[in-house]
This record gives sequence, structure tokens and C-alpha cells, in this order.
Amino acid sequence: MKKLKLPDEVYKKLDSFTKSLMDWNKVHNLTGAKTYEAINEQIYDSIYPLTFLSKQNSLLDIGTGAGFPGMILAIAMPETECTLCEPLRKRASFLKFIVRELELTNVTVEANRVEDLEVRPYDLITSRAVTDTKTLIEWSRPFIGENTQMLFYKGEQVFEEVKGLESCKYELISRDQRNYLWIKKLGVS
Ligand SMILES: C[S@@+](CC[C@H](N)C(=O)[O-])C[C@H]1O[C@@H](n2cnc3c(N)ncnc32)[C@H](O)[C@@H]1O
Repeated sequence: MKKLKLPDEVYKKLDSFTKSLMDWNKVHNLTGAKTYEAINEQIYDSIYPLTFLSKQNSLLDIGTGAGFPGMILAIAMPETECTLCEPLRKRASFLKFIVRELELTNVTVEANRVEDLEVRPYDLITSRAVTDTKTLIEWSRPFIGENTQMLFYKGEQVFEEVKGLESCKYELISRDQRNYLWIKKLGVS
């Protein structure tokens, strides 16, 4: 299993998360990642940005699904206050179960569409496999403060999508098929 250097306590919690996800997946089809190995690959994909991101005080993850990347980042960054936004009831119920089971004090699960969330600024906005970059930026706007950064987990399509980002300060970090679009400053639209 590919691993980043993180405290043992974090890996213990990630292991509990994996076991619970496998159990829930047998009953409720929460994610396509069904095996221990497949879930671990999603976990590594979720936390890989910790190799380049600095510490954040607050994070909003749009469309967390069964936990990627928001719940994984929340477990790995216990000092970051994380809001996980997931409208689908069974997925949000699983996220709430994990919060209770792992006694996570830094996580709030919002079982709503991002368009319906209470507006406030976040330091970091993340999203994986939800929608195109243009829509993600529009959805993120109400939550952007002075220093907000965005991190979108993208595939091949990102190379087309960044063509609209000329006025933004961004970096693309590629790993295998994954392209992490790290927007450090939004330009004027
Ligand atoms: C393909 S899943 C990806 C889930 C997870 N991010 C992952 O990578 O495994 C897309 C998720 O986005 C959620 N979603 C769709 N529209 C949304 C919206 N307007 N606001 C928040 N979440 C939304 C869906 O409920 C779904 O769980």
C-alpha cells in the first residue's frame, strides 16, 4: 500500500474508515471502490496533496460522496475545521457515522447541495469527481475569502478546462492519471 508519512494515529483511523466503508458498501452501494486495495488507492489519491499543501484552518469539500477527499483530509488534518457537503442521504449518513465512530471533532457534515449551504469563507475548497472546473468555481464563489485556495481533483479533461483560467494563479500537479488543479488566486471573471 502506498503511504505518505503521517502519524500512526491517522493511519489507525484511516484503517477503521476503510473497514466501515467496506461494511456499509455491502448494503448501500456508496462507492465503486469495493476492495481494501481499491479504497486505499482512493485514500492515497485524497491525501497526496498534503505533499504540497500548507496547513489550512478551514476546508469545504463539495460532493464528498463516501468520503473522498474531504473525510480523508479531515482525518489526516485533525486541526483543520472541515465541512463536508454531500446531498445524497445515504452517503451523508455514512459520513455522520464515521464522525461519531472515529470521534472526529473537526468535521461537520452538511447533507445539502452546496448551493444551499450557509455562506462563509473557507481557507481551502476541495472537490473530486463532481463537475467541471467552471461550475466548481461558480459554486465556490460565495465561500471565497481573501486567501481562499481551491484544489480540484481532475482527470484528462483539466487540460481543456484550464483554458478558461488565464487570469487565475494556478498550478497543475500530475500523478499517474490524476491532475490536481491547485488554484491559489482567482482572477476576475
Ligand atoms: C461521482 S460522486 C464523487 C464523490 C466523491 N467526491 C469521490 O470522488 O468519490 C459526486 C458526488 O457529488 C454530489 N453532488 C452532486 N451535486 C452536488 C451539489 N450541487 N452540491 C454538493 N454535492 C453534489 C453527489 O451527491 C455525489 O455524491
